[in-house]
Amino acid sequence: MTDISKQDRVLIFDTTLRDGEQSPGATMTHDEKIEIAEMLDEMGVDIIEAGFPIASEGDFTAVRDIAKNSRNSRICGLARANFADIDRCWDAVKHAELNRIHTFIGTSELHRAIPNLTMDEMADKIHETVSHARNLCEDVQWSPMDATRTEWDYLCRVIEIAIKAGASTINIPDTVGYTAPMESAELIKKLIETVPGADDVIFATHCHNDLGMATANSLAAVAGGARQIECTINGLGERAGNTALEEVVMALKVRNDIMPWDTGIDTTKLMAISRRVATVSGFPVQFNKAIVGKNAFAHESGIHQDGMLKNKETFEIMRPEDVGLSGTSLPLGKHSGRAALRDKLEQLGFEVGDNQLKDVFVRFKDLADRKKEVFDDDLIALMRTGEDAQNDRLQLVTLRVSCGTGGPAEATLVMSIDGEDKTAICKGDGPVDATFNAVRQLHPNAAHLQLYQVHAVTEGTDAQATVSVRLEEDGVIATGQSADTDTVVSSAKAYIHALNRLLVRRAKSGEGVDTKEINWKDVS
Ligand SMILES: CC(=O)SCCNC(=O)CCNC(=O)[C@H](O)C(C)(C)COP(=O)(O)OP(=O)(O)OC[C@H]1O[C@@H](n2cnc3c(N)ncnc32)[C@H](O)[C@@H]1OP(=O)(O)O
Ligand SMILES: CC(C)C(=O)C(=O)O
Ligand SMILES: [Mg+2]
Repeated sequence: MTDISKQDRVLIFDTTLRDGEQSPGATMTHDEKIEIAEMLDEMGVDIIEAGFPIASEGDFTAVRDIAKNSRNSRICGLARANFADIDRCWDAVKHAELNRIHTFIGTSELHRAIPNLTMDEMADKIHETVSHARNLCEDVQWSPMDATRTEWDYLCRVIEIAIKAGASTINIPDTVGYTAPMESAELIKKLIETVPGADDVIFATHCHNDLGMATANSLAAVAGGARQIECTINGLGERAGNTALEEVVMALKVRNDIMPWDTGIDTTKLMAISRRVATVSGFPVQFNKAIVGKNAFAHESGIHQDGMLKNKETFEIMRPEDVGLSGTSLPLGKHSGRAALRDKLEQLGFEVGDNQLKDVFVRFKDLADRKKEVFDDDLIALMRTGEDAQNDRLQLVTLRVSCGTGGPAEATLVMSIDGEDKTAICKGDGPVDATFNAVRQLHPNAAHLQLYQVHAVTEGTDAQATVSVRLEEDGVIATGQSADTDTVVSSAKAYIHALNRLLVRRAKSGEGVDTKEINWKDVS
């Protein structure tokens, strides 16, 4: 006899469409299920548990259509331990070239009490239902639900009965996520050693994540001799979910040195299917989720970014390309350093020398302190607005604005004019109007405002607002731009920027207005 537990291939049994869909609120439509099944098939999943055909007409139709549509994967349906469920399941899965009936019953004392069956009565039921399934389908999987809380002797007894009745896969569910890795490995190992006929069947592991140990328990079960892992995309499933497919598959790939078992999964498809399942189920993936989380291959802190730029292996144990990402991401934020900032600026086409980098870095940190993440567009705006600000004659020093209901807006502006700080307090019709009035009071001018435009550079309420201001004075036109998380500050800077440009242009044409000539006594 071949001892299957000695083989190095582990079958991947995906139950996203059955156990995954049992998550409250995760219901998927017929077409979505067909699409996910196609993706699972293409990715190399060995067995797809497509649904529970007796559950509803919709479930039946979905399993049947997935079976009709299947190419490489075996299509399986779930059935309780009764003929009606098994017949209905067969009617759905029989359309697939490779099919399977998965029938189960709760064998622990707690679960035996539900249908009120004695141990002997349940044993008889298992024999007759597995035999019935086997008469219909040549591939039958049987599960003693709540196996990890079932008495050892009884568990061995019912497994032997199921094998004798024709089950070729014996699944050991940890239905309530109760086991732990050492116990999980030991349980499978002892079952294979003890149950007559165990060498001829495949033992499967089906773990739930109630204590956060589903992945560890599944891998331990494989070490104990299981050769099928039951899992779901993103770990979707009842309560805290099932074992996450992407986690066990990547763990076996990355640590093949100590877990020398292979799966047939094309791991480069993991990210795409994870995102699709998240969308159709309405269950977003947590940012720090292993393998497929938004941050799984992202490094924000300066020391990590510097390490990654020098050698990717410093902070990554797998290549992002292996899970279907185009590469590592080094998002910029308040924890980032100069190395990553320079790298990003170069990617965006800005060549920065050491001195310029120093200056940009200060402004970048200032922005990062106010914003969760600094995006590419934020940096572009930062570079553009910083281009010649140091040499400007007019510079914003501070601005406070009070606005809202119950009165006109009031701006208190401190502006440096040729190196001297001046203050103005002005009212206006809204915060921007009050601010522009204050600028005009400190720097009287006849420039006509031709354009005032605001748009958000990136998403979110902390997005930078880019403001463009176009001024015209005696036929001379100047445009100013600025970006800031505060729209009014950005508006003030853009206006001042435009005025500086007007000053430069007029000075070049010999008609410069010398701000030093302004009588500051009149200015409050
Ligand atoms: C651990 C798991 O994931 S098990 C799978 C859980 N998934 C689901 O339950 C999703 C689909 N379920 C359903 O749509 C419905 O529960 C149905 C259609 C299957 C059954 O609906 P109903 O007939 O109204 O029964 P209801 O759901 O109220 O109760 C379950 C019945 O199944 C029985 N039952 C539960 N498990 C099994 C089993 N493995 N074998 C035989 N009978 C079982 C219960 O004893 C109960 O029987 P009763 O109605 O005679 O008291
Ligand atoms: C139906 C069985 C296999 C199940 O999902 C469980 O016990 O968790
Ligand atoms: Mg389950």
